Amino acid sequence: MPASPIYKRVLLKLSGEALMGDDAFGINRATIERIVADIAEVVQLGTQLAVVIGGGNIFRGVAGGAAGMDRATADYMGMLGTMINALALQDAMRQTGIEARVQSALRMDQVAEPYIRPRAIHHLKAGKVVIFAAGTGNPFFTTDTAAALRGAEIGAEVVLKATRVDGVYSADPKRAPTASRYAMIRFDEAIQRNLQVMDATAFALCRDQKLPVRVFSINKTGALKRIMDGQDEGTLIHL
Ligand SMILES: Nc1ncnc2c1ncn2[C@@H]1O[C@H](COP(=O)(O)OP(=O)(O)OP(=O)(O)O)[C@@H](O)[C@H]1O
Ligand SMILES: O=c1ccn([C@@H]2O[C@H](COP(=O)(O)O)[C@@H](O)[C@H]2O)c(=O)[nH]1
Repeated sequence: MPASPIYKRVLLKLSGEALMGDDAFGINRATIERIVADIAEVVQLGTQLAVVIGGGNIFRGVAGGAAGMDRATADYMGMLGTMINALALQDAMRQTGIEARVQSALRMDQVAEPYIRPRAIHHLKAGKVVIFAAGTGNPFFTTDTAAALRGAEIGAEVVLKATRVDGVYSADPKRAPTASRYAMIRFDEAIQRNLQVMDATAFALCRDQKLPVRVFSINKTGALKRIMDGQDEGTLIHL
């Protein structure tokens, strides 16, 4: 008999760049299948799982064209990019036998349900994964902030930020190879130190809503399950 998961309802923030694998941009099939296999493990435990998907992998492919554009227009392009990822993720989940619904913060009625909070909660209670697309629906925000917002709205116990780094470091580990990883850090310290792993708006919203965040590497197979088992994985950001 498997141990019961430590969380009943979680918000998983999946970085768009995580879907690229080793490619320069876009969606790497093997990578998305591996991520979905990890997700399937925790869904099978009975955890209610909602996902906010990023768009960095799509936006990177159009970044040249977006250079010099009006910021709000470029942001809407970014939000549309998250919808591409959401549909790919939903399809990969369906192929694994996971039932998933995409809800979009921007109206796209032919493609996905609009975001309706009670409906999202209804899906979660029915054991479906809900994928939130199009971020907050507003320019000048990020999908990290969308994760904080939706996480608070659905009453998630934690935001799990799955990314390409294995936690929060004293400086960006891509630029500072000697940076050290925190096992735990308070929101106030992360904001004060301007740690860029999440944007300050997302940090502040999670702090104000008393919603802890765990940053972990999506490239470590089984990490999501280990978090559900209560094992130490990545970095916990707390009050
Ligand atoms: N102090 C830090 N600790 C850890 N990572 C950091 C830190 N500062 C900056 N980073 C960077 O933050 C990034 C984590 O964000 P992530 O890759 O999830 O991007 P995102 O903007 O949230 O998602 P997307 O790929 O969808 O745009 C890592 O690539 C890492 O290099
Ligand atoms: O609420 C939001 C969320 C996202 N955007 C735009 O989309 C891209 C991609 O999102 P990431 O969080 O970087 O994955 C982002 O750069 C913004 O341009 C947005 O405007 N509003």
